[in-house]
Amino acid sequence: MATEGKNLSQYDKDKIPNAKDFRFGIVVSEWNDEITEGLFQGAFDAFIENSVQKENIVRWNVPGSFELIYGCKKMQESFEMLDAIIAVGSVIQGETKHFDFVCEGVTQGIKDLNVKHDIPVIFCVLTDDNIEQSRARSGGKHGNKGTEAAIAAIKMAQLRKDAKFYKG
Ligand SMILES: Nc1c(NC[C@H](O)[C@H](O)[C@H](O)CO)[nH]c(=O)[nH]c1=O
Ligand SMILES: CC(=O)[C@@H](O)COP(=O)(O)O
Repeated sequence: MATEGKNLSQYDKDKIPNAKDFRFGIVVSEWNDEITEGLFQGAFDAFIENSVQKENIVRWNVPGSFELIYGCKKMQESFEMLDAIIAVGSVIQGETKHFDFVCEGVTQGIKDLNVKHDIPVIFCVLTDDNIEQSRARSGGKHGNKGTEAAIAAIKMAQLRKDAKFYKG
């Protein structure tokens, strides 16, 4: 289902695992900070709404979305007690093909982090044609992809916890 006609901020609290003991990292790109700050706030607020303790949320900033790869990798290495990490970015098409390479690079890089490390990294990177699309998805008419990412982070943290239980 495309985002059009869907509100990214709507979720059924009864279907969200109890997150009060989980610890999360959020790595935020400074490019298009009007958008990334909105995404961060959506994620942060969703964590608090689901009983995550403020002191259990750590935030790092990186210059741009491409640096989310290294920033998330170092967070995985530095904070082994984290249950999940969210990568927050906003990439907006410009005049050149740079958009394509940044989007592909950060997508593949974050995929690689999920394969190579045990702490899940949630992809909260908007890849939009224009800023209007970005505004609509970071607290606008389509809700907030940051909220969606926080819910995904909680669910993946629970899956990781369950997997460890079954592994023994
Ligand atoms: N144009 C956007 C960028 N470009 C910068 C890159 O992400 C990177 O920081 C640079 O190539 C140096 O390595 N980044 C975004 O996050 N959003 C954009 O729209
Ligand atoms: C995604 C980008 O790097 C892009 O916004 C940069 O703009 P331009 O392609 O006009 O240099």
